[in-house]
Amino acid sequence: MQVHELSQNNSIANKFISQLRDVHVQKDRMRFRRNIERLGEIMSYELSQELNYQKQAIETPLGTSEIAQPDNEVVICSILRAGLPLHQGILNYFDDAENSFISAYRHHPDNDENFEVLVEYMASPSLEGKTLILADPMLATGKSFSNVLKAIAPMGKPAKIHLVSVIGSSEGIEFLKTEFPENSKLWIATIDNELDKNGYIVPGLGDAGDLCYGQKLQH
Ligand SMILES: O=P(O)(O)OC[C@H]1O[C@H](OP(=O)(O)OP(=O)(O)O)[C@H](O)[C@@H]1O
Ligand SMILES: O=c1cc[nH]c(=O)[nH]1
Ligand SMILES: [Mg+2]
Repeated sequence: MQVHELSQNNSIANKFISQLRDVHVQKDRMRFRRNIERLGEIMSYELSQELNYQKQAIETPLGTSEIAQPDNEVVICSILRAGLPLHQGILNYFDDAENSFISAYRHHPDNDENFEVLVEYMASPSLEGKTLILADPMLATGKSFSNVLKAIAPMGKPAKIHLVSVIGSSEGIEFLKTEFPENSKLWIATIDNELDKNGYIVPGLGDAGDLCYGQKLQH
């Protein structure tokens, strides 16, 4: 799995990332969701450069223009809940893509820091031979992406998987390199080095799902 980290280069994306992290700004839920969506748009532009292109003749009122256009069959699959605004950002650019939704949540069986990631809901078209964009803004331990990969296996084998995320931990990314096919590519806004004992990214941004949609009860 190749990794493309957006923050390696200076761009306006850094402003959106810092607003997501900033404890004084991130409480504005609408801005928080929109910043994730904006990063989904930027990463869609970046990854679009790696799609397959075919020249098409486009008729204008005054003549004909030849322009290369992507011809991949794209499926965007997002991981609920926090994947939703990222999904919308990607769909803003790949506006005719098919869509999958899948749930993954942390279950704490003993009410302590130990958890397993459970996948319980999935709605998906066939993925056979298609370009799959798998979206989740947080990549902490990597268990959510990894369990989702297992859960979607009956939907068919994608030709290529692009993972899109906002903040990842180095540990989680190393784990996913062992789980995903070699030709997969991770597009991520920025990478942090630490995970705390609860599996939260440090400095990270906190709980992305809660910041988007409000607190949920742990179960
Ligand atoms: O890499 P991991 O260790 O699996 O952690 C990342 C996952 O944690 C968050 O979801 P969460 O379980 O909090 O659900 P939510 O989106 O409903 O808040 C996030 O959206 C990822 O799905
Ligand atoms: O840091 C983290 C880890 C998992 N989920 C989040 O929302 N944040
Ligand atoms: Mg959460």
